[in-house]
Amino acid sequence: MGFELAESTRLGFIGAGQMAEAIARGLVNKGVIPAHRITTSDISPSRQKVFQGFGVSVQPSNADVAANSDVLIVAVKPQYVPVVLSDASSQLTKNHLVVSIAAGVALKDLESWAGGARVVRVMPNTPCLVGETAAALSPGTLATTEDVELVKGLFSALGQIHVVKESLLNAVTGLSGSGPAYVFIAIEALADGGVAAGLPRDVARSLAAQTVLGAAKMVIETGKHPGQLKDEVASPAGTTIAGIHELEKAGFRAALMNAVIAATKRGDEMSG
Ligand SMILES: NC(=O)C1=CN([C@@H]2O[C@H](COP(=O)(O)OP(=O)(O)OC[C@H]3O[C@@H](n4cnc5c(N)ncnc54)[C@H](O)[C@@H]3O)[C@@H](O)[C@H]2O)C=CC1
Ligand SMILES: O=C(O)[C@@H]1CCC=N1
Repeated sequence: MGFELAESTRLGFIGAGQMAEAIARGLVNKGVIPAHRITTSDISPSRQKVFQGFGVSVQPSNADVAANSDVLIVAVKPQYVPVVLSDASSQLTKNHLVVSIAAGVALKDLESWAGGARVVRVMPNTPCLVGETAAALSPGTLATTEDVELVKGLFSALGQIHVVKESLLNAVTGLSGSGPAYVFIAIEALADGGVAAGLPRDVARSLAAQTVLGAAKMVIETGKHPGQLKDEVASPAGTTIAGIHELEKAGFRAALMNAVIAATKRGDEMSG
């Protein structure tokens, strides 16, 4: 049995969007918490229905979610964080742990809006849904060691989590927070290449996705440098080096580095 929240701990989500769903469904699927101990609020009726559909109770307001939770995950778009915390503030106490997943929203601001609650900032990614997140957290000034352990427990059940200085969280956002989108594009493009070379679409997509999964597992499980693993695929005068040559001509490495740097910079701008 993996990490389980104490039976008395109630989990709330303000905002029932894509990321809240990935986390909530992931935690329920992993047996960390039953759906009936989770509550949420969302202004969108269609999102309310999605959460009701897997047994989560929808509250009439953000304040009600705060009143009915001990750990409150703030999962709205960054610009709405001050508004929803202001809605919830009448119910927030020092007994609450507020976990913000909003990109670029600083701990000092979160603490000033959170009515004395302890705060932890987390940057997860959508693979929470399938138990393969790559996440990082930074604790606020009031957060305790137990709070950090609890948040680590929650996200370790959904993949991996690192503890980093807050000044590095936007870099985490640029790499692993946004990263699934870069990889989805890569999978789509690899599949397009397969189709261009004559493969049926479904076979091409499956080969592309499994290739990315297999390569990632090789890096993690062998501990070898990715450059060495690349060299082991590329035979002299073979097919791979011909493909790699095209990637290098197109600036593939620089494009990926620039994507991470641009997304990090955007996070810095959002943090003000
Ligand atoms: N999508 C991703 O891959 C990741 C997103 N994040 C962060 O997670 C947060 C949520 O992002 P997504 O789930 O992608 O967005 P989303 O748009 O899918 O979800 C946000 C939800 O908040 C609801 N909402 C808006 N105003 C509200 C209010 N006043 N009260 C209650 N609910 C309200 C919306 O109806 C929506 O369902 C963002 O701050 C983002 O920076 C972090 C890591 C990865
Ligand atoms: O695009 C965004 O701003 C959010 C943060 C990380 C992933 N999605």
